[in-house]
Amino acid sequence: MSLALPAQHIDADQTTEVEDQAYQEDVVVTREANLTRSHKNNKMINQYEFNKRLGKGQHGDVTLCTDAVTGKQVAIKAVKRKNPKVDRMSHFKKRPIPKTEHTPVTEQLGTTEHKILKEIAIMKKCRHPHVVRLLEVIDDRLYERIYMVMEYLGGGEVKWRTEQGDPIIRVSQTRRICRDIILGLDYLHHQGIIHRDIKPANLLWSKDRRVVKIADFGVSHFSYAQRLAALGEGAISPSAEDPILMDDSDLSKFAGTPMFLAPEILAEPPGDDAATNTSINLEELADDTVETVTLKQPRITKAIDIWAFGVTLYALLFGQLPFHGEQEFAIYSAIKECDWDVPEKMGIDEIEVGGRHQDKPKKGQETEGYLVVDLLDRLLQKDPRKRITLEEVKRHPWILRDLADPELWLRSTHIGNSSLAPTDDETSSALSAVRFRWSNRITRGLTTLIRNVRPQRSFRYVGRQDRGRRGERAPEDDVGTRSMPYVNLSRQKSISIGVHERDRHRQRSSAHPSSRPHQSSIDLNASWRHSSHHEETPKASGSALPSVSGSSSKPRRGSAPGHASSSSESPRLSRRAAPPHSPPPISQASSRSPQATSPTGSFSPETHLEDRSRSRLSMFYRWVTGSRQYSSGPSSHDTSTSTSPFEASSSTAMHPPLDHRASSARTVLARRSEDAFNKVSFRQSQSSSSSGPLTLAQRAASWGEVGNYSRPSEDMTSLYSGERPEEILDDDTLLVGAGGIAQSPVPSLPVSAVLSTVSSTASLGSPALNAAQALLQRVSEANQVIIPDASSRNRSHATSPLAQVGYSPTRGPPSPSQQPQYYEGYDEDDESDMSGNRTPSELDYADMQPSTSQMYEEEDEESDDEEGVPLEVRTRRPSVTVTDASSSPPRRSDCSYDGRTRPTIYV
Ligand SMILES: Nc1ncnc2c1ncn2[C@@H]1O[C@H](COP(=O)(O)OP(=O)(O)OP(=O)(O)O)[C@@H](O)[C@H]1O
Repeated sequence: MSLALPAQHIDADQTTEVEDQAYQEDVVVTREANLTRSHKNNKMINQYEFNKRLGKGQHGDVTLCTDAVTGKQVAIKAVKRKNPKVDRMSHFKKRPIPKTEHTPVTEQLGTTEHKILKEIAIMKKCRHPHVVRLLEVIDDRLYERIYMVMEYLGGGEVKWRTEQGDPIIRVSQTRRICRDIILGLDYLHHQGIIHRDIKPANLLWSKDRRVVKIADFGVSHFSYAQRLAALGEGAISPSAEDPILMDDSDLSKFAGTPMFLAPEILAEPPGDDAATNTSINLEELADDTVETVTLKQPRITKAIDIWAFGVTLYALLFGQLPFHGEQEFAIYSAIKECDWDVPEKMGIDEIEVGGRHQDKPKKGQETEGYLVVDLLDRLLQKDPRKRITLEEVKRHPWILRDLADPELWLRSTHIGNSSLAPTDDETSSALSAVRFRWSNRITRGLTTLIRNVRPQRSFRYVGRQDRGRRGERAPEDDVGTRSMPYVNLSRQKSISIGVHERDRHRQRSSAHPSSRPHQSSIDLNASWRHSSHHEETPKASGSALPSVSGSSSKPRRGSAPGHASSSSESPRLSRRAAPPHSPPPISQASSRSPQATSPTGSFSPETHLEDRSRSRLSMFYRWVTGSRQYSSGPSSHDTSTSTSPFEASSSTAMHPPLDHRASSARTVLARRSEDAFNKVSFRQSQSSSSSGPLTLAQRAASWGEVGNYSRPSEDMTSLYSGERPEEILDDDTLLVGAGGIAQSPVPSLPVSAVLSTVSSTASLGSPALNAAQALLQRVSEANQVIIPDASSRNRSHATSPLAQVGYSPTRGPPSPSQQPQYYEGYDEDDESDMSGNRTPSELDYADMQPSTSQMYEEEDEESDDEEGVPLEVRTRRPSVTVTDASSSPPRRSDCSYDGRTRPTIYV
């Protein structure tokens, strides 16, 4: 059988400037999702037309889409922000049992939302030709969906065996895939990212099958300790008490795919005491840091990716896996205790291996089989401290075997000596969940209040652009990639470290600039550009991907076709207990030499702190005095092409002009998808009038508020946010648990929420209290003019502020421009037909045109199932309203205020 993949061969020259440019671009965060239909009647989100489903992940589908503006294909992963049922179940499950040994398992890695945000945060950090690129994130807050727009890898997953369990690719092709993985992994590790789920199913071919990229960061982990250690000697030397190391506590969680799990993950988790006292050598994290510290974590490091890479290499070469077992337990004990063996032949070209243990040949006479086994031996070292490092893997003779100029390849792909220019990744975050910009004390008070009420909302994210707008670099705000200190995952005690530890650390940082986290990062762009371009011209290049029957219909991603989940041991292998093995060093494996480089950047913690509090206090002052400095709208200066917003903000924090510039940049960036959508809408329908960013009225329409919409107060938003452009409602301003009350016009402002805010901040000092009381006064005045009509009361059950806004419950099919969100079910679970052919029931639904209240009622009923997570019920959208005393009794999560008595929050 002559199966051969097209050779993966790229010339250095083939890396075009366009591609380089693509990797320089920022990930765009778009906060509007306009749902329409294309002229082919396919579903569209903004400018992206959905074509066909590529696959289904744990949290949602991945769909092939076309960018109607550029015509490019992208892959969009649509996920729900929250999945209370899954989250609730995860509390009860000690360890989710996977369906097959290829199904990833996770253990208490946080809520669905946390996992998604973490995946996004990690992907946002990655710009590398061997890592799948995240292009845009569309945050649809109305339906609590997140759309991750990624580059499309048209070649699909790397297949590794036929139905019969034979290898499917040639050895030389395996080597090229390995080189790509090594470079991608090397980059990730230098970024502080441990992938944790390396396996063939997470390696995607480009459409031309020249490049393999690492995908799926669903269980990946970001480690500050690793990142700092990777920066070299000039970087920070983490101390034992440094809270940044707390991040690595997440590593102790059980995550990955069973057959690819490293032995150290499978070791018995230490008890609390043991975990606390576990002493690890940071040499495990980076080779040039040797400080021994005490950490709350088991010995799990980036070495787990190297192990998984070893299993992947084995799979690609032999079409089978090195460790087997009838059951999960047997697999795990094999991984921990058994040695592996090798078949006689490897690759589809059936190259002789020569056995598991071979005599060492003379130098220069090593066979391919000998070198492969030697490399596998080092990769599959059960002791992570003895396991080969990536730098050594890169220099292994089997990896370099067919390169025309190995030294050139090594030099051009070395990332240790890259400059340490700060990147936006250092301080980027995924999406905003809670945004509040009053003084620290008020924020803390509210955070505590909200945390008690709803743990999920305590996840605090501050967008990069917003930070840029404030002119700040806020290291401590980068909680997007942190796992424990700031995120209440499962109501654990450890969350209490969130505020106090952080503040303490901030003070320490001020006192000791050397211990500042987040200051620098590696600009790796230069080093990887030629990463895979120095290969020799391959030998016979295959023509097409072999068609392997059954390979496309596996039950679960990663599952081997035709391979039973509890596969028995291969007849070609014998198994014996693993001998204590300490292989001699390979002569060619040269020393690693990461260059010590000092972090750069002009960020000053003192300035930062001072400016931060000043901005918050001055915000109150501006509001009280009626100053509108922040409302002057974005400047026309276009910084959207800046690769790093901090270029504008790092040097002169909080300088007003830069504030505006950053604000402008954010506006432009955040609206790119909308603008594109509007362009498409214009093209598709000349009647479409939208040609720019959504106005407040348009936004209201998207919420169902059609007609009689007024724009009564921008000041209120200004009060919350401290700044907002003129034209665009800043939807990032205040989402304190109640789902965005600042987005509502004044008449629907939740008085009781404000009152409760006042009462909760009463102890925080007079400026805050005065401002809050002034707000209350203003809101009370505004609400006096509101006379809710009976129909709206009846309709709303007083749960939706939208009920107070006059709108026509139109019957009959609406135009997409009127109410795009109603136009279809908008539920990924229902999106069985991505081409847009709606089922009769969907048509019925669209034709029925439920009112906003009805829609909410339906969703409320849905929410009522979720009693175990009470705060899921109301807080995901504006759910507070003003009712009169005679209206129906308040429901569980309503806020009501009768104008006389004290406000009460029902939760
Ligand atoms: N950028 C992409 N280009 C092409 N196909 C993709 C892309 N990203 C994912 N896919 C495909 O979509 C399918 C689902 O991807 P996803 O990452 O969600 O799967 P998963 O690993 O099972 O997810 P999860 O780990 O969240 O459960 C996979 O089969 C994958 O091959």
